[in-house]
Amino acid sequence: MKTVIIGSNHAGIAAANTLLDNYPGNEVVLIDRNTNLSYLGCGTALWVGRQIDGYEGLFYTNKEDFIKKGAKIFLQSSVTNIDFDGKVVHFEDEAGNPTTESYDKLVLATGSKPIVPNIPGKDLDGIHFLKLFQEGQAVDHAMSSEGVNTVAVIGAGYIGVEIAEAAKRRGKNVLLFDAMPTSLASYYDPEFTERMDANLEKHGIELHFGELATEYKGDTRVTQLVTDKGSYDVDMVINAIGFTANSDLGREHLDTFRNGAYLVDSHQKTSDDSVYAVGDSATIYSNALEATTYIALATNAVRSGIVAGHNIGGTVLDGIGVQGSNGISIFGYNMVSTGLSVAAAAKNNIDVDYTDYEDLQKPGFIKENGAVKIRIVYEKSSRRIVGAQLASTEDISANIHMFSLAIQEHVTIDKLKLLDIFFLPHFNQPYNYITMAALKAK
Ligand SMILES: Cc1cc2nc3c(=O)[nH]c(=O)nc-3n(C[C@H](O)[C@H](O)[C@H](O)COP(=O)(O)OP(=O)(O)OC[C@H]3O[C@@H](n4cnc5c(N)ncnc54)[C@H](O)[C@@H]3O)c2cc1C
Ligand SMILES: NC(=O)C1=CN([C@@H]2O[C@H](COP(=O)(O)OP(=O)(O)OC[C@H]3O[C@@H](n4cnc5c(N)ncnc54)[C@H](O)[C@@H]3O)[C@@H](O)[C@H]2O)C=CC1
Repeated sequence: MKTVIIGSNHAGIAAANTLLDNYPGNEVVLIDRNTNLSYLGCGTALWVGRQIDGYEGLFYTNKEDFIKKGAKIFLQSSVTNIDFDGKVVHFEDEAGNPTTESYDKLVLATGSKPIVPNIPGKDLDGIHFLKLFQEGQAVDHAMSSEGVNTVAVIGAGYIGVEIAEAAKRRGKNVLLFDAMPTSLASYYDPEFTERMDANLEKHGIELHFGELATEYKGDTRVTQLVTDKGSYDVDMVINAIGFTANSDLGREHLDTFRNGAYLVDSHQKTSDDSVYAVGDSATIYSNALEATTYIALATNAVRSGIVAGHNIGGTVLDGIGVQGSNGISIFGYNMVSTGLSVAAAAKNNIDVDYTDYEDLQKPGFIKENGAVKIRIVYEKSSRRIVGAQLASTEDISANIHMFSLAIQEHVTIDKLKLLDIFFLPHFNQPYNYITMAALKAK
C-alpha cells in the first residue's frame, strides 16, 4: 500500500508517524511546499517577546527523521493538482521540475491559511501575518528595525492577544483592534474577557474593540491605519483575524463544509474512498454541539492524523470528537476553556444555563494563592455539561481536561455535585470551586 501525504506539518506528520511506526511495509511519501516541518506556531509569541531564547526548540522533527524511518519526503515542493480518478499527485520538486507520485491512499493535510482583511492598502509593506515560521521571523526582524515603534494588531483572538503581549515586551506602543466588543470573544463570555482586557490595559496595551479597520495607508510602506472610528499613525501592522481551511487542491472534487474544509467521517475519510483529510484542512465533530464543525488547533491536527493513519494502516479506529479545549497565558494571567461559552451556545441555538463561582485556589492560610473564577455551562433540557471556562493567576490548566471528558461523555451538571475531588492545602480547598459551582447550579 502506498500513501501520499500532502502537507507535512502537525497533521501530516501524525498520519505519517502512525503509519511508519505501526504498519511496516507501507510506502509513505510526504510532500510539502515549505522549507521546514513541525513548527510550533504557539511558540512564536514567546520567541518574539523574548520569553524564550530563540526559535530553534520550536521544531520537534525534521526531514532526516522521516528518511530514517523509510519514508520519501519532498520539501519545497508544491502540489499543483491531483488527478483523483487516476490517483496521481502532480507537484513541482525543489528544483522546479514537474513530478508525479501515484497513490493507493491520499492524505490531504494542507492545513489552513490566514484570512486577509479585504481593505485598501492590504498589500503595503509592513503588513504581516503570523502563520508560518518565516512570517514569525519577518515580524521578529521588523520589531528589531529602527523606526518601528507603534504596532497595530488587527484581531484580538488567540494570535492577536499573544503577539500584542510579545510586542509590548519588546517595548512597542501596541494598539489592539477587534470587531467584537472584547478580546477572545469566540472562546469566553464577557465576565471572563473583561478580566483579560483589564490585564492587557494594565500592561499598557491600547484597546480598540468594536472598531473595524477600513484602510491601510502609505506610499509603499504602511504608515497609517484608518478605522470606522479614527485614524492612527503606525509603523507596522499584524493581521490576525482567523484562519480558513486550505482546500484549494480538492474543493472541486470533494464534499466541503461551509468554510471550504473537507467534510470527513469518523475515520477522517472524505467523500472519495481513497482520500483522507486531517488537521486544519478538514472538519471535526464537536461533542458540545453534537454536530460537525471547524476548529483549527494543533491538538486536533495531531489526533486526526493518528486516526487517519490507523484507518489507512488497517485498524478500524473511530475519532471520538473534540471539545475545542484551549488556553492562553498573558502577562501571567491564565484562561482556559472547553466546549461552548454561553454566547457560543446562543449562537448555535442551544438553550443553556450556567453556574459561576469564585474563590481562592488554596485555603486562606497559604500565602502564595490566587483567586480562580469558574463558569460551567450546561444544557437546560438534558442538563449535560456543554462548556467550562476558568481564569486565574494560578495554573488552573489541568482542570479543563476533566470538563473536556465530561462534555465528551455527556456527564450532567448534577453528576459533578458530589464528585470525589481530593483536597490538600498545597493544591486546593476542601470546599473547592468545582464542587461549589456545581452545587450552585439551578
Ligand atoms: C501563531 C500561532 C500560534 C498557534 N498556537 C496554537 C496553540 O497554542 N495551540 C494549538 O492547539 N494550536 C495553535 N495554533 C494552531 C495550529 O498551529 C494549527 O491548528 C496547526 O498548525 C494545524 O496543523 P495542520 O498540519 O493541519 O496544518 P498547517 O500547520 O497549516 O500545515 C499545512 C502544511 O501543508 C503544506 N501545504 C499546503 N498546501 C500545499 C501544497 N499545495 N503543496 C505542498 N504543501 C502544501 C504547508 O506548507 C504546511 O506545511 C497556532 C497557530 C499559529 C499560527
Ligand atoms: N493558545 C492557542 O490555543 C492558540 C490557538 N490558535 C488558533 O489558531 C487559529 C487562528 O488564530 P487567530 O487568527 O487568532 O483566530 P481567532 O479565531 O482566535 O481570532 C480572530 C479574531 O479576529 C476577530 N476578527 C474577525 N474579523 C475581523 C475584522 N475584520 N476586524 C477585526 N477583527 C476581526 C474576531 O472577532 C476574533 O476575535 C485559531 O483557530 C486559534 O484557536 C492560535 C494561537 C494560539
